[in-house]
Amino acid sequence: MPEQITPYKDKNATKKEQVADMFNNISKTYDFLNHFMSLGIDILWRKKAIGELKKLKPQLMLDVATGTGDFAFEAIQILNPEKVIGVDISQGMLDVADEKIKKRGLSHKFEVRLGDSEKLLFEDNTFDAVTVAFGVRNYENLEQGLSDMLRVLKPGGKIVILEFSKPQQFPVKQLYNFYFNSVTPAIGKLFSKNNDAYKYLPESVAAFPDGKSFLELMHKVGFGDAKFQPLTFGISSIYTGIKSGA
Ligand SMILES: C[S@@+](CC[C@H](N)C(=O)[O-])C[C@H]1O[C@@H](n2cnc3c(N)ncnc32)[C@H](O)[C@@H]1O
Repeated sequence: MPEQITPYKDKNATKKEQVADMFNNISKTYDFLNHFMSLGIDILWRKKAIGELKKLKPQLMLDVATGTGDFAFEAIQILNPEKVIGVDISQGMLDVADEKIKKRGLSHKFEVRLGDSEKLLFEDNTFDAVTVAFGVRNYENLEQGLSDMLRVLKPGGKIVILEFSKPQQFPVKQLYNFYFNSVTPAIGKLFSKNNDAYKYLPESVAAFPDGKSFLELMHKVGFGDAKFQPLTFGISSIYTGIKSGA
């Protein structure tokens, strides 16, 4: 079992408790810092990832680790499904999502609930598509989280996962390491007053099994046709998989 990377190094709290705590602490500045630190590129990554579902035209969707809802909002805009349910373990992040849902008049289409990705409170075979952006890296038990997302997908349904990965090529790798290890923690500390959260970001990305290792895990839990696509020199990647048996 790989070492658990946690935000606060507090031996008494589980990774899940610490992650929920951290996102509750940064929820108010999360959206601004996300777009600022990624120079807006995260918006393009989200659009591209959601584009993977255009052919399927899903009607009932689950956005896991929905946070402040940006991946789900993108899905609504691009795919116009009947309904998206977002779940997250951080009530602070969901409160921000709720405000945005009301402001955009989308309460009939997008609903958020407090919930754990590793123990989803839905019946088997419920959703046409499941999405997760920048969430799986934070799971306490990644394999359990992937299995449970597979469980709630309908046969023939598709999962789309967007997550940071590690660029391998010179000089992107070196620039990326400098930016992620030195620049983002400093900006994060300045704006969110949270020193640990933006140190956890590069540490958790470094420890995350990306690329082929992640595909192996998807195959292991039972996803079919698992594929990945690196974005922007491998800074992020899109992973897709199908629940077979349709
Ligand atoms: C980096 S944010 C991403 C939010 C959103 N998906 C986005 O694209 O902006 C990660 C989110 O994952 C949530 N999270 C982490 N572990 C979780 C778990 N086990 N179950 C549900 N949500 C989880 C956190 O609370 C946080 O809101």
